[in-house]
Amino acid sequence: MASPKKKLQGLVAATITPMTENGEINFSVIGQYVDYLVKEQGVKNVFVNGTTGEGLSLSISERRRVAEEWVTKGRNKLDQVVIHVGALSLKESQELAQHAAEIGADGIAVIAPFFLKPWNKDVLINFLKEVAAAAPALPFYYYHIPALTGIKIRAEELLDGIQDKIPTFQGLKFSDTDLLDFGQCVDQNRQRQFAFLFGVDEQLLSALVMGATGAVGSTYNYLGKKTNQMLEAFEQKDFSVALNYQFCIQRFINFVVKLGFGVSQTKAIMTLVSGIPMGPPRLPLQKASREFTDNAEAKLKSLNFLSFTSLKDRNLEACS
Ligand SMILES: CC(=O)N[C@H](C=O)[C@@H](O)[C@H](O)[C@H](O)CO
Ligand SMILES: CC(=O)C(=O)O
Repeated sequence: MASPKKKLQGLVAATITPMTENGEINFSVIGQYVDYLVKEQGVKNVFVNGTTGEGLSLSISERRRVAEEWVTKGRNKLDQVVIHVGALSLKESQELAQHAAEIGADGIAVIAPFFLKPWNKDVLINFLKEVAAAAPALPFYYYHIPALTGIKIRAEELLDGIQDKIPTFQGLKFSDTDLLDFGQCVDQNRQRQFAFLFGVDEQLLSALVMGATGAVGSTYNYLGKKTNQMLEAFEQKDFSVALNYQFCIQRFINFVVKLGFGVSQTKAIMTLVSGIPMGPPRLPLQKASREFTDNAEAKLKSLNFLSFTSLKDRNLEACS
């Protein structure tokens, strides 16, 4: 049974893996990155080696070293460090799960294997169970991201009876726009203390209404502070204020989505906003274009999302 840890809640930044111009991992900036998240964004939980972290594009030894660096640098600063240990090979996934336990991570998460695929719920549960069993003391989260894995098994169906199979199951990271599925995950598991973490940042407010207990996402790296303001307004039942924050965040995401938005672009935006060099992504991703970066910078300024934007640069679009 997982130790009765503090529940994972609030914002969780899906970490970027910083790289040097020649494609190696830039471990040297992770300490600074931790401080930036905590001090500038008010974000105290991280999700390492996931989609944003290009986890599936790293070697196993790189994944181990990245996990170690976040756990070490996050000690006494971060509340929780969750490591994504999903892989196509069960053995690799188990190795990473065991490693996460050894280094003192706070939880592990796993996506569905997406090349040779589990075709039904029971097979997927069996795979997840074998991974979870390699770290029997760590909270286990299922990472549902059907658009990227191609595994369309509904989360609601997967959660039905999951604790009988996976005693360490502690929650779900739900990266999909199907709020029927998400709402039913919450509704059918009200008696259990699961974490329901939403993963579509531009729609978080709707998920909060459905009972999300937290959120994992790429934009909390640089819009954490804004999103925390939205969470506070929601807690205070100040819904129109919360909606204003969500719209404000949407204006930015909508703008970049139209330019083509993915992990490469997240790296470029984070470099701009934090000043910490995140570097290029690794193939098969390609570096964001100069044009993207310039446009994103102008938008960040006009929305007043860059902390060093001077008052005279502010315009009507800016969010308070
Ligand atoms: C596909 C993907 O990377 N989703 C991220 C997390 O799950 C989100 O944080 C998005 O990046 C974000 O919602 C912007 O679309
Ligand atoms: C967004 C997210 O959770 C990930 O990058 O894995």
